[in-house]
Amino acid sequence: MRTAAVSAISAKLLMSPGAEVLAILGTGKQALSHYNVFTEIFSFKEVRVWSQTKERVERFVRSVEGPVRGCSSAEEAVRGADVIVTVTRSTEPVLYGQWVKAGAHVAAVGACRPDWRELDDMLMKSAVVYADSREGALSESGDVILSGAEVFAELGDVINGTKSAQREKTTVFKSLGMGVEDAVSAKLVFDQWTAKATKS
Ligand SMILES: NC(=O)C1=CN([C@@H]2O[C@H](COP(=O)(O)OP(=O)(O)OC[C@H]3O[C@@H](n4cnc5c(N)ncnc54)[C@H](OP(=O)(O)O)[C@@H]3O)[C@@H](O)[C@H]2O)C=CC1
Ligand SMILES: O=C([O-])C1=[NH+]CCC1
Repeated sequence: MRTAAVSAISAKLLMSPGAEVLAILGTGKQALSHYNVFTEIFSFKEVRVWSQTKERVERFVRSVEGPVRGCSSAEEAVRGADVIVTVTRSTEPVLYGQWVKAGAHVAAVGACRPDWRELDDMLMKSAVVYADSREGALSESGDVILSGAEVFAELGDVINGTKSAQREKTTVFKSLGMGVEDAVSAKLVFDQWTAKATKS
């Protein structure tokens, strides 16, 4: 859930204000938590889901509620989408720049190793790239390292107001996960539990 929550913050800061269509590539655990968080926080008119296994796409669509549609290709899912979440275990690109609408926001969650990819060079080089940790991205993200793309800012820079949120451009948020996210999530759970326990 904390990974999806961070992706939602990236979308809140970087997606275009009138975003209507969300595409999710992948149908595993992260896909489900991203679906739940994104449909809770935002009001997409349509959510498209694709994965490499047709049966898993069908199972995912049956398991959730809302305006969701299974797609038979990644291209079909992402063409025209305003926000794209990549949550696969792929080691090769599954998302290509030529399919991505200008001004779309991509939350790139998989490919957390230096030799793994989810996004192609064209997308990485044409987008404004944000990361949770610049240091992490430059040592762990194959999409950043192998494409040679520049990391424009950390998400924290945007939250602090020291770097701009370039919503009008195509943006990529490269998520790798940080210990502080676990610590904050644990504190939120603990505080809620304490508040409940002291009430009863
Ligand atoms: N950035 C972060 O903070 C975090 C990142 N992650 C990363 O997110 C990714 C997804 O994790 P999770 O949801 O737990 O994994 P799951 O194993 O639950 O799901 C993986 C998904 O990837 C798909 N997939 C696997 N191989 C390929 C491929 N070659 N091409 C296209 N799709 C593929 C699977 O499709 P199918 O089932 O059809 O085979 C499935 O939909 C992983 O890379 C994980 O390391 C996870 C946690 C935190
Ligand atoms: O932060 C995390 O838990 C992970 N990041 C990459 C894989 C798992």
